[in-house]
Amino acid sequence: MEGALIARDRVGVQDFVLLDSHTSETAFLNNLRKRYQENLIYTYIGTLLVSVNPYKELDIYTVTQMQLYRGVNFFELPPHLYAIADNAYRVMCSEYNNHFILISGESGAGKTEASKKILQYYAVTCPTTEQLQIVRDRLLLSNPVLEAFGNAKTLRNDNSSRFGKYMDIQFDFKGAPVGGHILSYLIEKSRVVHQNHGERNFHIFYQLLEGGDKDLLCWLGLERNPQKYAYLIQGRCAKVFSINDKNDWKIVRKAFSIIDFTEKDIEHLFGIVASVLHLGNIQFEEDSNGHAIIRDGTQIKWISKLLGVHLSILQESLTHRKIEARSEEVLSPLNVDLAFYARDAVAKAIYGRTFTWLVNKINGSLANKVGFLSSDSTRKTVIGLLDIYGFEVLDTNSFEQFCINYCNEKLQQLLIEMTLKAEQEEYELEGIEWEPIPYFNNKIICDLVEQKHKGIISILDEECLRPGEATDLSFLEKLEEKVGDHAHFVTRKLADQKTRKSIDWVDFRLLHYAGEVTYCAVGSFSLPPFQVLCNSKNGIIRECFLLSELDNRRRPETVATQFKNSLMSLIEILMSKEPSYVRCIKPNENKEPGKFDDYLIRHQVKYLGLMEHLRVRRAGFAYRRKYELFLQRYKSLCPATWPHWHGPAAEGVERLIKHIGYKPEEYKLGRTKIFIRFPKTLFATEDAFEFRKHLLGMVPVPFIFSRLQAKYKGCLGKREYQKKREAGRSSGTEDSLLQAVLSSRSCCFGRFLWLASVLAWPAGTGKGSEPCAWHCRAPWQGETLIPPRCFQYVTPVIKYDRNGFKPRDRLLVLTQSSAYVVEMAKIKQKIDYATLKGNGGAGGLPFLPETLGDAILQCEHVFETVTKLCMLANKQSLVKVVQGSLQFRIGSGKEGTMVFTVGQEPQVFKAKNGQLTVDYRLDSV
Ligand SMILES: Nc1ncnc2c1ncn2[C@@H]1O[C@H](COP(=O)(O)OP(=O)(O)OP(=O)(O)O)[C@@H](O)[C@H]1O
Repeated sequence: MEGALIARDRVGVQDFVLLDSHTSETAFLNNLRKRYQENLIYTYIGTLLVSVNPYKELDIYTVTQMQLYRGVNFFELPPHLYAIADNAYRVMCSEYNNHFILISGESGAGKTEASKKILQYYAVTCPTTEQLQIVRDRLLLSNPVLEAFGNAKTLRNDNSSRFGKYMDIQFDFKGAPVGGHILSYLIEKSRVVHQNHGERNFHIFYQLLEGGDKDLLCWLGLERNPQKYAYLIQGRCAKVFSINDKNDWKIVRKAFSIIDFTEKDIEHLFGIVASVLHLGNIQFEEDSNGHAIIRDGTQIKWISKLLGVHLSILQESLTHRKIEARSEEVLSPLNVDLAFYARDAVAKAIYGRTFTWLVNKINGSLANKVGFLSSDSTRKTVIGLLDIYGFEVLDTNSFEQFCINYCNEKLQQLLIEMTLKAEQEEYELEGIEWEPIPYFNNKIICDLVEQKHKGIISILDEECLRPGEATDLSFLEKLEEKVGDHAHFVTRKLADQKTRKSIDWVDFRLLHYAGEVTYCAVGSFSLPPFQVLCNSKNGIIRECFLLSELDNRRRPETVATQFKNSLMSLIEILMSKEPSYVRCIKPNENKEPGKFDDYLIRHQVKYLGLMEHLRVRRAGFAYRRKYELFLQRYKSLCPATWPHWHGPAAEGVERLIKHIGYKPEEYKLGRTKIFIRFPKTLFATEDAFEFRKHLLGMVPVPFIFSRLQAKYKGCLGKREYQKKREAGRSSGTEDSLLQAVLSSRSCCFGRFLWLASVLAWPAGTGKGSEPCAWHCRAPWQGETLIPPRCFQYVTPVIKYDRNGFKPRDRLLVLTQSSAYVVEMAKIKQKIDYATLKGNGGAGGLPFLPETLGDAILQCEHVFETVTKLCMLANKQSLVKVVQGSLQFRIGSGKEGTMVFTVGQEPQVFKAKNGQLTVDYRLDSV
């Protein structure tokens, strides 16, 4: 991570803890925006990853990238999902403990994509055997099935998950994935019967109609045209350009066979899907007594056939309600409105429970069969992926939003508690005094919702289960009576005059940690299950509707309590594991790449609790590193530690920071780590390190160290820094210019120096155009020229593209901000044409005009590239660092000068006097 600090002015900091004003939302947003504009969608807050949906394909999810992150220290590479996934995996393997990765954010923010990418990462990078391939395939293929039944097109997202998902991936002692388990939360059943304009029902309905073969549709009594089904057309967008239902149907069908579904299962499953469509087409009319009767018997016959239930009982249960009178049960006829309500309730119940059945069925197929596959079935660890809906505020917020927001409230509590705990533990472990951190504890809101007897859910339960008719208004009255004086609860009756206007009579408002939300109490009650379904011949329905539920002596659990209990056990599951967090942010409402909507994002930063998390994470120290790592990086800043320090790393670090002048209040030394309190201290150290890299090889060593101390101190004072910049601009002398650039946190200039060094290669007085005085140092490895880890996976490929590249004798290296593939290079015949594969495909390789005669190599990692090229050429001593200008001589013996100047735009050109000039922009560095 430190390696990227030099570019922080342009691309922001990779970790929000390094923001100077860490409590400022504006500074937070600025950093996020800067990075997003550079396609850097990931940023850390400590070990939490913030991800902004790019809404376009980025070249950062290739197998090469996966290999790059595999086994690499968390902070060595730019922030990435793979770093989070790899870190959890490596700690799991070395410490044999369980982990979870919590991915949250609002609809369309990229949660599901993130969890799929993590799953793919494990599928590609974890060890496996032929036998285990099947587990891997099942893990991957469970996704399209769950998405078909649990996802839908909404206004915010064409493939929106309408349920919460927690998936455990189980690993054996060798770190191979051997099984999985899924828990689902709160599928949005209301969508089955109603969709808003521009939205669809669950994908599976459209897939079946579009992709199912003729015989199947005929057997189900369905027509291919979705317009024929009332439940599919309310949103008026049955066909969507971005969704290929036919293709998705094929994937789902194939997935069924891989995840062990029998033909009978599939038959029953689609019998249910079709029944829901038939249910939606049932119409009621009034008989002469004002009671509901079914208008046309066609659909009900299909349902009776497909669900294997008795026709007349089914009819009766849609048009009548059972009432207990004394010890007898009597049937009371429903009016038309209530009959429609009952019809929709059946459709929702059938679909919702079938979804739960589906998840259980998938779990059966993912069940860890490691006993068969491996000799050691005892040691298993898991990584859980939690892809859960973020905080939701809609125009009308119903019971579903209430559950979702309660869930977020709980998870926020967990996040803060676990972060605080982790911080506290680390301080304790390191022997550093703990300083209490003030933060907002949202327990008070969780209690308001979940407390036994006193909380909102208990009150709802009581209302549902008490004798007599419960209504939305009676529920509201009970709430006012029991929690009316709670500071985070308001109704219209309780509100002051100003607030009253914005709350309806059937509403209640909660003041959540993330803001206030008004909920509509209408529809908080659900109907008891239908007896007719308990006797179904359809195996799935029979499993889903148990006769035992009808037992009046048992108090059935309400939906709210079920949700609360499942949430409690989820929290328990999570508490027993090591956490990692991914917070996804949606950058705009239009799914548009590159658009950063400040207002929208500011809201999400708040809802996701990011500022609170940053405050907790930064309250003590902004930065911490193991002594060994810190010393390895910065040892060149102190004569006592450079080039080698032979004592304990902790002592080396102590010498080093004393030498460069850390003040006591800036740091603490723990047992194994150094803790740095302020980002500016780290930045100054990093800048001094940059400076040092360039000075090496051109200034006598004692002089370097005194310059470095000055440099470190200089970087600490912003004024001084400004002064240096100004001095560089006005004086124009090469030396002061160089000073100014180096002091201005230069990244570009550093790269130009390297550029110069490569250019200078053919110059000199040696034989032909052999180099004469080459100094070589790889800054990251002391004096040996070893490529950094990220290059270990780079395989040089001998390749020559005749159309795109002319062989040349010399190579000019230019840089751009984007990560480019390093194209080709021919250096003095020593290297053949080498294609160094970076992280993308070829292309976009601009050339200087022919007259300049140099091929341009564009890449992100200039140092690494040059090093690699030198190694390939077996010329480890090719690198020379020069100041301001350099002389060179080309093959024909012609001499030239190359000059570095400040310009409006970064460019390389031949000046009128024939001099090759490199312009760089001072304010861009
Ligand atoms: N890393 C990414 N790279 C490219 N596109 C992405 C990425 N993440 C998300 N997207 C785009 O954004 C869309 C929405 O993402 P996703 O379905 O993951 O959102 P979500 O947060 O899971 O939403 P919901 O809560 O509605 O399910 C994707 O279909 C994809 O087009």
